[in-house]
Amino acid sequence: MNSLLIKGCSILTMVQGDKPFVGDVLIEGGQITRIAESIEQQADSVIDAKGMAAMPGLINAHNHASMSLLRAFSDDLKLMDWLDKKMLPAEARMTKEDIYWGTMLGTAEMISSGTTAFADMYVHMDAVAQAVVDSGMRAALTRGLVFLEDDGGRRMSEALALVENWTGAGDGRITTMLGPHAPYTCPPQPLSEVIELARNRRIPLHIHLAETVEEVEKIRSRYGQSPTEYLHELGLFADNHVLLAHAVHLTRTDVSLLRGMRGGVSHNPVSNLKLGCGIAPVREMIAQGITVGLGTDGAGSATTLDMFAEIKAATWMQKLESGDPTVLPAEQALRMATIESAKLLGIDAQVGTLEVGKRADLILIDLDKPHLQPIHDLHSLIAYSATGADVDTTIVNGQVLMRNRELLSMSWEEVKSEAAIRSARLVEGL
Ligand SMILES: N[C@@H](CCSC[C@H]1O[C@@H](n2cnc3c(=O)[nH]cnc32)[C@H](O)[C@@H]1O)C(=O)O
Ligand SMILES: [Zn+2]
Repeated sequence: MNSLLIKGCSILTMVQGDKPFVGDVLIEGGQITRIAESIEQQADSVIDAKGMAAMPGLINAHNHASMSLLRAFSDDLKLMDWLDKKMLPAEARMTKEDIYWGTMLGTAEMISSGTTAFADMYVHMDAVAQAVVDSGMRAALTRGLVFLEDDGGRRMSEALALVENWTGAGDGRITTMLGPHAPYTCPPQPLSEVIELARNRRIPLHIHLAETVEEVEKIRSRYGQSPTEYLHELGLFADNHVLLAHAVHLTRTDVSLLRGMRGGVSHNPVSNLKLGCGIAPVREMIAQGITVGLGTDGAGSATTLDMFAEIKAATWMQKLESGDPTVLPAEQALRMATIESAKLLGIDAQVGTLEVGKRADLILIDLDKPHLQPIHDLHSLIAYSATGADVDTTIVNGQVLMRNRELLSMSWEEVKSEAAIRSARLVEGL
C-alpha cells in the first residue's frame, strides 16, 4: 500500500470547533490514516511541510470547466446577451476534443489554485469525464439539459449514458447527476419527467436557479410564479438531492420552500458581482438550515476559477449588505468552500475535512510570504489574505497532483498550446 507522510505543517481540519495545530498527516492507500502532533513511521514518500498550512482541498460546487477556453473573450455584458450572443455561438463550434482540452485547462487552473473537486455541467461529457480521470481530480458531472428544441430525447439519452458509463470511474473520483439547465430553459413537462426519473433512480440533480431579475420576470410572465415556486410545484424539492446554482433572487417565501431540502445551494459570489446579478440571501438560507457551499461558475463569466476569491467575496458581500462585520466569519467561509460544498456534491462522507478515514484530498499552502506573515489566526489569514497562487501542493485521493507549484498529472505546455489553438478557432468572427 502506497504511503505518504506530510510533516510539520499547521493543520486546519475544518471540523467545527477544531483549533489549528502543528502536526503530521499520514496517508495510506489514498486514505488519511493518522493525524497527530508527531508521527514516527516509515513511509514511501515524505513531504517536509514546515511553514505550510494543510487544509482540505477546496470544492467548487458549480462550474463549466471547459468554458475556460472562453475566459476573458467576452465580458462586461448582461447575462442573457453574454449567453445568447457570445457563449452559445462559440459553444456551438466546440468539438469533443475542444471540450477535453478546455476541461484540462480548467483542471490545471483548479489544481494550481487548491481545488480538489468540482461539480460540472456541460456537453460532450465523455470528454469532460476523461479529462477528470486524466487530471486526477474528483468531480460530480452533469450533462446540461436544455429543452427548447425538439431533440430533448437525444440530450436525455446522453445524460443517462453519462450516469451509466462514468459513475464511479477514476477509482471512484467521478460521481454523476442529472442537470436540467434552468427554469427558463426547461418547460414543465420535460422538467417533471427528469425530476421523476431522478427520484426513481436516486440520481442527484444540478440546476441553475434565479440568477437574474430578468429570469424572475420571464418565469413570472410564463407561469405566474417565482422560479423557486415553479421548481417547487414540479416536486423538485420533495425527495431529490438537488444542487442549486446561484439562488440570488429568492423571496422569504422562496427560501422557506427550500427548508428541509436535500442538497442545497452553490453560492457563486464573484460571478454574481461581475454580472451585476445581486446578493444571494445567504444568511437567511443558512438560518433556515439550508446548506450553502461555494462555486465559481465557468471561467467564461467569472474569469477565474480561484476559490480563494469566492471565499473573500462571499464573506465581504454579507458584511457589506448587512452592515455588520461580524457575520459570516473567516472560519465559516472556509467551511463553505470545503465541507459545505462537499455536502452539495454528496461526497461529504469521503472528503471535505481532514479526518482519519476520509480520502486524502488536501492542499498545502505556503505561508512563507509577506502577505501571510505574521501568523495570528490561521483561518483569518487564509480566508482574507491567501490566494490560489499560495498553494504549493495539491493532493487528491492520495495522489500528488501538484508539488512546488509544478503540475504532475499533465503536461502544462501541451494543455496551454492546445487551449490557445482551439480557443482562437472558437471565437473567430464573434
Ligand atoms: N447548451 C447545452 C446545454 C447546457 S450545458 C451548460 C450551459 O450553461 C451555460 N452557462 C454558463 N454559465 C451560466 C450562467 O451563469 N447561467 C446560465 N447558464 C450558464 C453554458 O454556456 C452552457 O451552455 C446544449 O446544447 O444542450
Ligand atoms: Zn453556471
